[in-house]
Amino acid sequence: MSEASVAVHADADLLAQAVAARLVVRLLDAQAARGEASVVLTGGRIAAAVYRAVAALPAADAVDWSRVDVWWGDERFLPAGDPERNETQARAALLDALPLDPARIHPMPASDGGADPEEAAARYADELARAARPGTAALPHFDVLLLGVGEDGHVASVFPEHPVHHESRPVSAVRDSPKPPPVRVTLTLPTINTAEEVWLVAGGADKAHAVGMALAGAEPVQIPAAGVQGTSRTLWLLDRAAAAEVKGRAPF
Ligand SMILES: O=C(O)[C@H](O)[C@@H](O)[C@H](O)[C@H](O)COP(=O)(O)O
Repeated sequence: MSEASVAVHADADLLAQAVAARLVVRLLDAQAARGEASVVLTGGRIAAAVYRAVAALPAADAVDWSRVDVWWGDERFLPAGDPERNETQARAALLDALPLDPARIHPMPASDGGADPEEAAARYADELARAARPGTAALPHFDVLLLGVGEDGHVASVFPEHPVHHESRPVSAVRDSPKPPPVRVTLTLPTINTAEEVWLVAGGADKAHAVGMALAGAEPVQIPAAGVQGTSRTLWLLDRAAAAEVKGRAPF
């Protein structure tokens, strides 16, 4: 498991621009190394800002988007096309503008797809397993997995003290989410932690306490962000306000 690194940028705008640039480079490097790339998206305001920044970045055209797999770390369990869905947000901000292969876009099921949230989670686990290297793993390779961080320290839809912490399957339904909407589907922390790189992106003073606690080694059941680690890299990408309570660590 990787030791976390911290990068601090002046403000939320610059943070989104920097994450976008890093993401393009990460996908280019993955494609250079293995011919394709995969990214796991999340929801929230900072993620949307990153997606818009990628769309505006001229260097994004250097990525072969037809060989990028797009997954989601969590989803709000709402009808297809609902503006509150993380998929809808990502499509509007970025995906619709890219020459992606539709077969490589893997949204989590919507609430009008004929499944309850538990069945939707099982279906997504099946989709992940189908994309895994046969016989070797239940999950595909994730080059980079993006996470926002909630004020309470949640990541994806893994909330503090929530039963999702005891889920042994790779994808979980979440009911009673403290952040609306209440019903969601999420990758669990062990699934998130199979990603080669996990990037936690947080901007704003309201995130400072959770970020500080996570980097000080809080219990993941209390601060889920503290339980996140990429297999080769864990990167905290912060603005100055969100980094205000980070102690004893030299940011680069
Ligand atoms: O569906 C969601 O809401 C998210 O996936 C959630 O985990 C989000 O990333 C954080 O709550 C941060 O969101 P903000 O950047 O809006 O604070």
